[in-house]
Amino acid sequence: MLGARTGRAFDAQAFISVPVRAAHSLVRSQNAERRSVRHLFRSGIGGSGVTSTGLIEPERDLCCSRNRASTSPRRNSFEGQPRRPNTSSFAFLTSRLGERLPWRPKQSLGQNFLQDRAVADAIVAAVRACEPTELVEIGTGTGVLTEPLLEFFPQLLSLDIDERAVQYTRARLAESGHFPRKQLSELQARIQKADFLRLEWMSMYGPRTESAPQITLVGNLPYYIVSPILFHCFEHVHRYHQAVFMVQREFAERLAAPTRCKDYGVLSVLAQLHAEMQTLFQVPRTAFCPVPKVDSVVIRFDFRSLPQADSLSDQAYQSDLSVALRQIVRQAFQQRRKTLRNTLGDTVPTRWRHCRPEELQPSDFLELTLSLLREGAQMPLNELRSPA
Ligand SMILES: C[S@@+](CC[C@H](N)C(=O)[O-])C[C@H]1O[C@@H](n2cnc3c(N)ncnc32)[C@H](O)[C@@H]1O
Repeated sequence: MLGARTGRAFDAQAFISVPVRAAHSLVRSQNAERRSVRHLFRSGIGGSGVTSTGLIEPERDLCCSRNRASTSPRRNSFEGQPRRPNTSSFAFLTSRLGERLPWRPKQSLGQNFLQDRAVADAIVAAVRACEPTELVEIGTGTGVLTEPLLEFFPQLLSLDIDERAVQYTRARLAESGHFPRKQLSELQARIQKADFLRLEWMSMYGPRTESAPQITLVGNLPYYIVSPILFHCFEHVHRYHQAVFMVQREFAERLAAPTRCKDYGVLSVLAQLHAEMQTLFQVPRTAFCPVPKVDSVVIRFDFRSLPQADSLSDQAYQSDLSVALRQIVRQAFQQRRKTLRNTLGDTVPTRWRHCRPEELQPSDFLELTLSLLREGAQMPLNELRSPA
């Protein structure tokens, strides 16, 4: 039954034992690809007809050589040979860590996979506390979060830029036995190949209205795009309700940094203005494979509109204001030792002219932005705007 957790222990061996080829035939036979994004959003998120969303269609040739290379026979044959370990090899990496991964992780995609089921369960509990109506996971990976999330939230949409993650996790759902057969293909189709930052959110969620669905985001974020993901959320707070994100500890410290501290910068100002943040728990680096260089932290974000723009119902204005704010804060911090008059010009109100950016509270930056906008400061807003 959906929603019922089995409570069984996390079995890393079983976890990787789903043959990639089985995954391919399973997904093919269920024609998951044919369940187009249009269908997905009609039945779940958005509800509006969709033609193009930015979701990437699964590759037709699922048995490509790249995927075949990651199947278990190759790994087993390596393990069976007493040869000198090649420290750059995937098999060496995984055996050294006492863990196994279904494919060679791509560092360029931030693929440090969570291996600790207890941490995954804690993240799922944090998402449940948000009581999401619409839920999007950024970065399916090996499905360690996707599977338990789908048990509670069959409306979940899980996205990964890597086709291998999509195919593997779809297969994992079938193997788990946690999901009723007749719902399986529908749930598998909710795992999609997509670049989160290139999604056409506007066509997915329809026009910005009061009744537009509020989305909760969840993810063990790929570290290389944490800032763009957060900037996207801040710019579209009217779409996003909450988020439960795992980020690197240093990054979390920058988000929460107070004024006059060396970590205080663009991210701190924008995050503190656009969200209520709560650090839920820390996760040691050893909970991941491959092991990253730093520990992580799980943070809950409750997004909010910019405080002084509350009375402005025009969400496009909110978004413009958010973009302008980002540009001004960025410009101010580009030369953090200089005064604001030097970096932003003579239109800076007198009380802040001789201040350095690190001396201004986030709310001061908002006031400064509104003041500069009133003065008619020219800013190339469109250059900065991330996709709607
Ligand atoms: C840190 S891993 C987390 C995977 C899994 N959720 C876990 O906890 O083990 C980040 C995942 O994000 C995916 N990813 C990287 N860039 C992405 C993007 N632009 N859009 C969607 N997913 C992306 C990677 O392929 C990777 O699977």
